[in-house]
Amino acid sequence: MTPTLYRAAFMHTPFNAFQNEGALHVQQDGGLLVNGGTILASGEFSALRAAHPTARVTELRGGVLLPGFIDTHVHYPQVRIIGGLGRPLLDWLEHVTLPEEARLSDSAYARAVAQDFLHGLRCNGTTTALVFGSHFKGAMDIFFEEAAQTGLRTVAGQVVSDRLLRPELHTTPELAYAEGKALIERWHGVGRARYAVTPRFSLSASEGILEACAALMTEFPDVHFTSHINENVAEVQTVRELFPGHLDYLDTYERAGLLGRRGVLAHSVHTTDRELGQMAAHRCSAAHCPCSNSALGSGLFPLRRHLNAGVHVALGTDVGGGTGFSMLKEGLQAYFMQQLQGRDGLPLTPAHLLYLSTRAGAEALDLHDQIGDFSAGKAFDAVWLRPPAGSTLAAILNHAGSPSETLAALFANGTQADVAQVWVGGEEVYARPADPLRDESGKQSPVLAS
Ligand SMILES: O=c1[nH]c(=O)c2nc[nH]c2[nH]1
Ligand SMILES: [Zn+2]
Repeated sequence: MTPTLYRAAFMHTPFNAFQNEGALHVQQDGGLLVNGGTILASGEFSALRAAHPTARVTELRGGVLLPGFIDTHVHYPQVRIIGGLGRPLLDWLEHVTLPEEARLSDSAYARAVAQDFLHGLRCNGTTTALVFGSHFKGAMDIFFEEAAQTGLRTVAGQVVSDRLLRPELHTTPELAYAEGKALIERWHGVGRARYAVTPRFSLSASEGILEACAALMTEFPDVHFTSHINENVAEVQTVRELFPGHLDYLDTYERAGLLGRRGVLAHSVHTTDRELGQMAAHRCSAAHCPCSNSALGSGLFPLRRHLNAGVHVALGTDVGGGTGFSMLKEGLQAYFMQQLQGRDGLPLTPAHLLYLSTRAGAEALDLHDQIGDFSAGKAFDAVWLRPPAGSTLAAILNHAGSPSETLAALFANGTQADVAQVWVGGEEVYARPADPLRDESGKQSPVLAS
């Protein structure tokens, strides 16, 4: 197969930006030589062109190419309820979220929601996501089928709970184990899909259901684990009352044997020092979801405390508690929330924001040998940001004085409208329609059609 040489201004963070000042790598006139979906060489365009004169050149100048975004916490059944503002977590779950999640028992509804959800990811440049699934096994089979159609990388699992939600969302430890096993055997490692064992949160889980989750992880040791932790003070207090013999929230997962290198705990806002020490000891990650934490009024994420304790942190949009799929917006909100914490906050640079929204996610998912940056040997998962002519972002980028300024401007101003093209494993998974009032299939915007 003839390799393709992508010519672009590109930036990536092949190292941890919190540990390495030189983590941001920039090529103003860069080249990425790709064959069979894998990056063979990464560097200056002219040098790569000279070394590979027969490669087919794809011109991507006039924008910025970044590694595909990696969202480490996003809920598939919640795409249609984004924007339910004005309620704290438990109230929002009861009145906004759970009624919608119950609708996914209907297969046709679940398929339409899966399509909306996956479209939201890819048109925002997200190429890999750790997806909180549905409570219904049928809706998960549908999700994995639809994800395979789009070509996105997904790590996803059926959500399990057996108390305090609503009866139609409850399962039993036996059924949770049986359905989880069937889903893992059917989907884990098939194409670009992976499985994550997913108890919703300890508030809605008996010890029995956490044990069923642990049994799956013992039987299938390379699957992932994800759940929520320490998001909201009322939630934390309820978990304390429900598990009186446990040390704290983390202990409910820890004693069940659920924590490990492939564990991702969402939120972690009200986490104690003991919990941070144990999260680091188990090498699990925190998914920081700043838009959700702001929208639900959950609190200010203590980033500095996590990093000082040695806990790895990545970013999640937490759709639909969060406000959309854009990892650019999520990075900006993460920056804002550190700014608001004064001396306790950690001032985030553009390199930090790029790292958090790409490579840090790959590390959280233990996939950093395959994705997360543009080093040779990685998959060509990429997002080409090219603001429309006449947009404010185009004006800013035309006058940016340095790559770091360019990156800051992308996080501060970039939106879905700036995403021109997206690839996963060298395959195009999204191209911006020429007419912004029509989607990729030519269908007109429903606001105008009605
Ligand atoms: O932000 C959140 N979204 C949810 O859907 C959820 N469920 C439990 N805890 C949660 N937190
Ligand atoms: Zn969540």
